[in-house]
Amino acid sequence: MATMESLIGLVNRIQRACTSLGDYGGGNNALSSLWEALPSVAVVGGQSSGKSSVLESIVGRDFLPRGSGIVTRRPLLLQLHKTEHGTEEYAEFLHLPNKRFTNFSLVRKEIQDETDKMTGKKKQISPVPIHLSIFSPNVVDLTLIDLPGLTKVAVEGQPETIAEDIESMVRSYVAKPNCLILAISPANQDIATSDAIKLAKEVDPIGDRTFGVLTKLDLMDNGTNALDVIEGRSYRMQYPWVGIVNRSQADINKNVDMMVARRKEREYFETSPDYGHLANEMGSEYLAKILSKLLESVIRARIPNIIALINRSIEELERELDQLGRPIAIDAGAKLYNILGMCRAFEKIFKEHLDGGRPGGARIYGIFDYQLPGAIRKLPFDRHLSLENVKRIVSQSDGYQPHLIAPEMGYRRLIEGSLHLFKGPAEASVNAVHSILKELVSKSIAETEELKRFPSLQTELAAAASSSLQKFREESMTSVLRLVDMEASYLTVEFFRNLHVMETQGSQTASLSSPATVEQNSERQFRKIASNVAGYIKMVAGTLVNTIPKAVVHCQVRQAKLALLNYFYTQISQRQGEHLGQLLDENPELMERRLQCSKRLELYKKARDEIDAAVWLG
Ligand SMILES: Nc1nc2c(ncn2[C@@H]2O[C@H](COP(=O)(O)OP(=O)(O)OP(=O)(O)O)[C@@H](O)[C@H]2O)c(=O)[nH]1
Repeated sequence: MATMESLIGLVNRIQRACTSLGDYGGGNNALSSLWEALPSVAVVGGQSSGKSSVLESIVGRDFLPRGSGIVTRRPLLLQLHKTEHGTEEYAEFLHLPNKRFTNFSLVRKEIQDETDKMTGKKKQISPVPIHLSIFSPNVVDLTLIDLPGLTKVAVEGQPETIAEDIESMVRSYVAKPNCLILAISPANQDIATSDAIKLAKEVDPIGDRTFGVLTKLDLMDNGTNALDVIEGRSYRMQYPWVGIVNRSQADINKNVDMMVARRKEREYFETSPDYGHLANEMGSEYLAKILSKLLESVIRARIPNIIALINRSIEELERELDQLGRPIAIDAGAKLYNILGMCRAFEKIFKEHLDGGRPGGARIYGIFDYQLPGAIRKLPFDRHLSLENVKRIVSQSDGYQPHLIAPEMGYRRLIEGSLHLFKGPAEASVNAVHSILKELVSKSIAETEELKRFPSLQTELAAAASSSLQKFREESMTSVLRLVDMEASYLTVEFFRNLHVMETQGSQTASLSSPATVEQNSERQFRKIASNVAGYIKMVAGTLVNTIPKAVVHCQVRQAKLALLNYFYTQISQRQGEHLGQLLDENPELMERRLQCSKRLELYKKARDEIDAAVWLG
């Protein structure tokens, strides 16, 4: 397994990757958080408890902002890297890659500026951490998270809720089981009032990840000391307490060098009548070493869980990305290719409906097998060919007494009037097929998986198909009405020839009859006309019940299969990149989700590679 440096260094690298890819814990977008699985040390303390001083003592450098009210307003993720003795110390920020800071007062200023950038000058707080790496021969490999001091009172410009806001941010860090709590309490205040210990007791009641630090031992009242706590007689925790003596405000004002301050601290404990016997287990250097060892053992213990989480998350994210679909290519050609591919997928499904592969097309043939013949059967030919109607029309057309030969005009008008009735069922068939085709278009769009991500393309596709169907319907309507008109415009010669023969025979017998029968004859004549017309109409009905479906299938169904999107294809092939892009604009939440998943997947894969490399090096 990897050595201590590479393990803590490994976690440092993964933490940097997490923050740069938007994962700093909290799981705000319901994506699993790798950050939360990484062991870290959170520095917690009340205002002016000495947090910043402890950190600067551990680093051995003056680099943290100071001031009144709340100074730390964003978590500072401090990654310490031990370098070779004699090498120059420098610092780097994650948000300023490749920029090395050797002047640590500029580090302090960058922390202030970067804090203000995210929180605004109004002393707000932000959960987004600042990543600061310090490379120095005077540090141990260790990662600490400096959090805002647990404050009680909002100062001017801060929201009233600042105390709760800070506590919930601090809690979001220390509540994680992988987080070690460095609880800073000033020895010159009653430890029972320590904000850090109170919070630590809540989130870590058995104290197996809380590390107690007592600052300001030098400020305790004369004659008192903190041995009860430090020697574990009160507030006992799994790890021994460590006493610290940082620079006083006067030292800070005099810019006492940190190395000098460390030496003074060592001398304080070595010469202290109270703490002399504990001198080797006191002070900021000892604290840094023991924290590093502790962090390394926690990381070592957690590596298997981290690897399991990473592998599980990679599988989940890849599965989700497959469902979300991969991002569409950038250039216009690729966009057009994708659009055409999705249109073809839609057309395939639509044709399957029409050809019987999917339910839907059969309903069209149901119109021809039942609706059309049924409608024709119901047409009111009897009323149209009633005796008085025939008499009226024939008399109007050919005078009262029907000629010896067929009253041709009368026949024409009776037939035309009957044929006109066919237009209703013909139009109804066209409209019924049209609405089924429209329904099948919407159904097919909904069934085309690839289209689900692109609402705009769905809308344009539906509109294009609908206007094509409308055009086909108009052509079909014209055709079927022409079929009906054709039956009127050229009454079959054969019909009239047969009619003439029948009429002639009929008139010979009629001329021999008596005047009394003339009346009957004409009545019989009219009935005969009605039945001849009815016979013709029946013949026409038998024709139309077959030719109307042919026209409808040819103009509407066949066209829908062959040319539904032709116009649409012509249109989009002339569109430019950004116009095509509009067709591919996905709903924003889905795009954002895919982006988040992709970034998180990149993070986990990077972490997996880092761990593989570290284990291999180890
Ligand atoms: N004498 C003495 N003074 C200390 C010690 N630790 C901190 N101080 C002083 O206490 C004051 C607060 O110290 P900081 O390190 O700023 O405390 P903090 O918790 O970081 O404060 P905020 O983050 O601003 O809330 C400063 O004036 C320090 O000089 C110590 O061990 N001994």
